[in-house]
Amino acid sequence: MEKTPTAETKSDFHEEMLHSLPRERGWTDPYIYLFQHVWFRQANLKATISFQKHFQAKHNDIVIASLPKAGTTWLKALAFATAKRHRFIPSQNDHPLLHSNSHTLVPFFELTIYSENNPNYVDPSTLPEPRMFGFERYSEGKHPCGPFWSHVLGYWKASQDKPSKVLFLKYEDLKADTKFELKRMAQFLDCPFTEEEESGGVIDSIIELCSFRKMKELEVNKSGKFPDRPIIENEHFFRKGEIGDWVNYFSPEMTEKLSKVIEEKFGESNLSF
Ligand SMILES: Nc1ncnc2c1ncn2[C@@H]1O[C@H](COP(=O)(O)OS(=O)(=O)O)[C@@H](OP(=O)(O)O)[C@H]1O
Repeated sequence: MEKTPTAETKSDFHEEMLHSLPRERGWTDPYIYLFQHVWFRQANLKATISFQKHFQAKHNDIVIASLPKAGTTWLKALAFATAKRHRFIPSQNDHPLLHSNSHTLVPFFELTIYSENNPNYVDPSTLPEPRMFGFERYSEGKHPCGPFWSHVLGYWKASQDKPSKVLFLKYEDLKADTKFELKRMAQFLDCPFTEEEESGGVIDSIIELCSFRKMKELEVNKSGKFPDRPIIENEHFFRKGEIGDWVNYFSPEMTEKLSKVIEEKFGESNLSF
């Protein structure tokens, strides 16, 4: 008898596929899976397979590809404010970024949520000590979207091979000279700032609108949650917003271990950070 197709069988992803993939214990998820040399949470894997199969890029599509916790929230805000500045004046009192988190305006294509209603839920208290477990996994490259060196070096190389298609930005550079990097971004997005805009304070308005200080204090980011994913609180996207705070969390052993990994993986590239 023919099986009635369910949402699962109709989708591009099949549960059985998971069994054929190498897997590792996750930190917030029971497992992460290795697919095409990248570690995925299950939900991200589904979205990626669908994206690979169906996404047709249009000439003016912008894809923001960043590792988690690398400054995505800020980058989305800057990109949105810059690309849409003729529709939404950056200095206007009702600019969308004043009422909506940038992840709402520029959505993730998928996020993995773990909750007690999820059949894959694992009680976090049964997992190894999060900080060390997370660090160990991270330094081995076994983390969602990892290994981080493949992600970074892949885009770094692509940005050198195809500079008109891939713009490589570092959080540290954006912090150090936001105006310079924003102008570079606008140029890349094919909407460079004019001299009149620059002298008229448009760039400064965008920088101010998207600043950590301003965004963190907005009501939507103090008490707001994702519209359809209330488990995610917007305040968690804003912690300190400073370069180098990791030194306050790493033991000397952790620093030594990660430095070795970085030297080994990035040593031959001319990428420094
Ligand atoms: N507007 C603005 N300006 C500067 N820095 C900012 C801004 N918004 C968020 N942040 C800092 O970015 C870090 C979070 O990274 P992500 O946004 O990639 O996190 S997430 O993956 O989307 O959850 C996290 O860095 P840390 O403070 O070092 O943890 C945030 O504080």
